Amino acid sequence: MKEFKNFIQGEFVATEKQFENRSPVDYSLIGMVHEAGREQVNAAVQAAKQALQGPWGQLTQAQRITLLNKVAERINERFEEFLTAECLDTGKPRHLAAHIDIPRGAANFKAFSETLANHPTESFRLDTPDTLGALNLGQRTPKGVIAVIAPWNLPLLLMTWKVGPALACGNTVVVKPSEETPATTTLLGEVMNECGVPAGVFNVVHGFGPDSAGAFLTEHPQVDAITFTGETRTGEIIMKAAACGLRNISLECGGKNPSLIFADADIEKAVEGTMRSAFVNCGQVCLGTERVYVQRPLFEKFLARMKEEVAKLKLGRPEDPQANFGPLVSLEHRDKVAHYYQLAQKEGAKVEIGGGIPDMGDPELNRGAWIEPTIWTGLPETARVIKEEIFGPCCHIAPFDTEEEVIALANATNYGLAAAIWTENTSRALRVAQRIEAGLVWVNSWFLRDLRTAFGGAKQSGIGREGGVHGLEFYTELKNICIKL
Ligand SMILES: NC(=O)c1ccc[n+]([C@@H]2O[C@H](COP(=O)([O-])OP(=O)(O)OC[C@H]3O[C@@H](n4cnc5c(N)ncnc54)[C@H](O)[C@@H]3O)[C@@H](O)[C@H]2O)c1
Ligand SMILES: O=C/C=C/C=C(\O)C(=O)O
Repeated sequence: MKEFKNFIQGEFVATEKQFENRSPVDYSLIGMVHEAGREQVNAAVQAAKQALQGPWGQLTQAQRITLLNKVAERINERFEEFLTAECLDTGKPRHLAAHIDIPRGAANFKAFSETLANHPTESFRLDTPDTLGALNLGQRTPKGVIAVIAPWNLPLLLMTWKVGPALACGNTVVVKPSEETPATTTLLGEVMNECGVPAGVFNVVHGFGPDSAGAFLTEHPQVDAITFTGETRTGEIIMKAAACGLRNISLECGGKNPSLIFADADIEKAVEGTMRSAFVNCGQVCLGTERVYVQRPLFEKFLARMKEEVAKLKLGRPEDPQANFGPLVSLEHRDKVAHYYQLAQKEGAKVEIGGGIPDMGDPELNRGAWIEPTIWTGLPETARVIKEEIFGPCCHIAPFDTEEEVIALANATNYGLAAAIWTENTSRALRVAQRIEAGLVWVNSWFLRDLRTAFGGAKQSGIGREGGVHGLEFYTELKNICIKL
């Protein structure tokens, strides 16, 4: 049986208190996770604080970048182990994790190093009455100890998306992975040691949120800033914790993302993109589409094509090469999603396909967190299923008539993470994109990522932007040095 220990000051640390890590595929026991208490969280923060003053703080930027590139290479060398660990924890298809999660886990250590190394700081010359003037020089310094709180849906990808730029900027980190997915973050501890990243630079504490490692870490007064990905309600709690001591936060939270499909869209491209945005990773992607609006002339045809494609999805174990659809992350999350499936029917939805818990035809698999991919129609816009983030493999498809109408529908949400627009008319695409209240808008694509671009949400989907040079605002302190000449 596997054991997932905390990683503090370069060493794996066991604790008395442990919890089970179970597979969402068949509920089998994967291993035991050592839960960090206040003592271990404190030790991890102290280790991170000391490392700032120690060898890590003494390295040149070029030396740090060399080390981070080594980390990326080592993830690729141990690709199979990362892949197996990620699929055991999440149940996602191996080919999906091999295509997205693990390569991005490595890329996140490379992309930011290069961007940050090549980014200039500002300089202004100021006129003074004596005419000699003054020079202002911007200078960036690391912020200090960064707490990284990560979710379970893309565990390695979303954790390294924070750790990569944090370390590239010279900070040290304490990571709290989701209690559901401890494996790849723990494995990264081994990689850090193998690559010679100094002890204390990367630390991992395991546990839950309230009254556990998550709260102990975010409330710790010596944490200088907190970067969080997860639910909006958790983001609110973390924001309150950060208020004490006026610590900076970066929040990437939930979404209820719309897809806007115009009658002039290339229907096959729109179907392919919407299938991915609604159902990939069993619908557990923050950028995923749960509200689909289709212009009336295309509505019936689009719905019929989507149903055909959903019927072809094949549920199965991660290692089944035919399967392209895994379980939800846990039985607890399955209960939440199944509750929304029941609510949809109570609220008057027509279930076009799916709508329940499947019989997997195998007693072992039937113990797992399986759910059917589902399409609804016919709900009023006021329905909770239309308003609340479900985070499952489901979407509601509704017709619309005019551009004005669909913009209003798309924006009628408290969230503002992402949207997808499908049309062959570029000026319409640009016109609509500008009026969508979201941090990210894709046109004729979805989740097409360029790591140099700003990433983040509007409204209740988050605070701040990360990615490319935008991460600098959060991961560094910008100091102005004014020199009188
Ligand atoms: N905007 C984005 O980029 C993005 C990306 C991925 C996921 N998400 C969102 O994440 C959610 C799914 O992930 P989840 O269920 O793991 O989210 P979650 O908020 O339940 O948990 C996220 C992390 O926060 C920790 N946590 C929970 N309560 C805490 C507390 N009181 N103090 C400190 N830490 C605490 C958890 O243990 C976990 O590590 C969805 O809402 C999804 O939209 C957003
Ligand atoms: O589930 C949410 C996906 C987020 C993706 C990223 O943060 C990224 O691609 O960098």
